[in-house]
Amino acid sequence: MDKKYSAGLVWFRRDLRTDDHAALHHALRSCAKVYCTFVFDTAILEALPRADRRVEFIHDSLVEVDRSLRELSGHEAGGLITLHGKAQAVLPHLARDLGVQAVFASHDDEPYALERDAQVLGALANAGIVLHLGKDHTIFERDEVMTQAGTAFSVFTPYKRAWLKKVDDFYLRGYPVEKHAHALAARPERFREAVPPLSALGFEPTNLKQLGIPTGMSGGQQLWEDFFDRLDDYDDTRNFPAVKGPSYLGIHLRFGTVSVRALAHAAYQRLQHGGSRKGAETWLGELIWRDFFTQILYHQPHVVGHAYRPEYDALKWEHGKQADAHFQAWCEGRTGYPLVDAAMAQINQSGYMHNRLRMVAASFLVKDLGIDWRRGEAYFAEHLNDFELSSNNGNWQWAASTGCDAQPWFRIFNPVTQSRRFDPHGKFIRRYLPQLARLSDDEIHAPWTATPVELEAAGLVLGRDYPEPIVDHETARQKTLARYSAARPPK
Ligand SMILES: Cc1cc2nc3c(=O)[nH]c(=O)nc-3n(C[C@H](O)[C@H](O)[C@H](O)COP(=O)(O)OP(=O)(O)OC[C@H]3O[C@@H](n4cnc5c(N)ncnc54)[C@H](O)[C@@H]3O)c2cc1C
Repeated sequence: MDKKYSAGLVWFRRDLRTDDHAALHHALRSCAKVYCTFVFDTAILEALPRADRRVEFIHDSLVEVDRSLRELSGHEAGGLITLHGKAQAVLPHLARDLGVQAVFASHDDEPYALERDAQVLGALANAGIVLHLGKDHTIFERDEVMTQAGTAFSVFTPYKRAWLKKVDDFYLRGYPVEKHAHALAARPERFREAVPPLSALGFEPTNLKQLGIPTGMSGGQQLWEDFFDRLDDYDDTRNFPAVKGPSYLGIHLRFGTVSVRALAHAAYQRLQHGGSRKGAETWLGELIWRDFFTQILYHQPHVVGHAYRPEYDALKWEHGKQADAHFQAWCEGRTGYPLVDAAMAQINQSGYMHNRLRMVAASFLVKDLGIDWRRGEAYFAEHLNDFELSSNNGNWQWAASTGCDAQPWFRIFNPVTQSRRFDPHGKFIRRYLPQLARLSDDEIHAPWTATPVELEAAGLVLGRDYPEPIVDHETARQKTLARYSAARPPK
């Protein structure tokens, strides 16, 4: 069969796998020879701390992609060309150097990526090379699920309904690679170097391996198989941080070491034909939330740095020394509210935070401490292994009641009630705050309510071993209600 191009280049970005890969599939089908590359983009890397689990995760996942490409191509010279530099400069240079006519990559709708891709497209066009970009990261994106009036959805439930109405095997089917892999080309001699070690990129190893976070396609597969057995229970278990309820696939979805189509397909099948449907239904709903926030970011890019609902940009947040001290206490897990502090210990130690705790911690920062949601959003962006701009922003704005379809502003989580409800025996708290371990299941949620005798029996001195609460919840609640009332536009 005659192919459209004699040579093409696949640019891997957030799709670090070699199966069910839309860009790779299309390139292999339309090019006689296909090269593959990944750019360690200095514009992104320079802003990161020198020990960053995400960089190590990407690095280790690329080693697997490289090995897999060599196996698929059937020769050692097949494999990944790894570049280190500014993508706008090094990618077009490589494409020219290899003499390809087309570059293939997956959509990335984050503002930096859109700008970068526009520049790359221009540089490639100057050299007569085509850039093909397509969907891979979500089931639906951009304008694929719209209201009947042709506008973007801003409320989740009707979006979900429309999503479920539209989805079918066509949207969930995979993009096979293996059967077209003979088109994978040998890298020219000068590009046959292995994926460089982390140190060559200016990074240090992290505790990723000690944490047991499995990387790459094999790691994604391992977590998925483990979770699939628990899928039916997801709806019952997902809210309890001490229970192994969720999938822990966030980082794999973020970097595309799993195919979201394959996961959604399996959950959808289970939903239609499986035993207990509720688990699959709820979990598929989470993947729909992910699509929802992705299309919000695409249609409403002002959400980066601004409230989705502009009237809430008028909220008067706490500033000054005390607010800074409160923010620091939140970051370091020293608020005196055990569930919040245990949650912050979890993110600080592992880069993961359970979804229920993300909601509690975010609500506490915004509605108990009166601190601008953007400060919390930035902290999560730096620390979450699965940080995704669209989901992080969407969920922070949900918690802050500034977003689309957000938690109503007058609904304010009580951190103690949340603790009693979702960590009833204090199991999660004890894991991260061992100094509270000897408090009873009742006192552990609010140590300041324990009597002196109870505190002594638990070997605990408040203010020495564990802080007193930095704010009183009820007082903070009243202040928050006033803050939001003042920012609301007059009726
Ligand atoms: C304040 C706050 C910040 C958040 N920041 C992020 C973020 O940066 N990146 C991120 O992927 N998720 C974020 N979430 C959503 C959610 O907490 C995580 O996706 C989830 O905890 C990841 O764990 P898991 O993979 O075990 O999830 P599971 O419960 O197994 O869910 C499966 C997948 O569905 C998606 N998902 C689940 N819940 C949501 C949600 N509410 N919104 C969007 N997608 C969802 C994720 O891709 C997740 O991996 C945030 C939530 C809150 C409240």
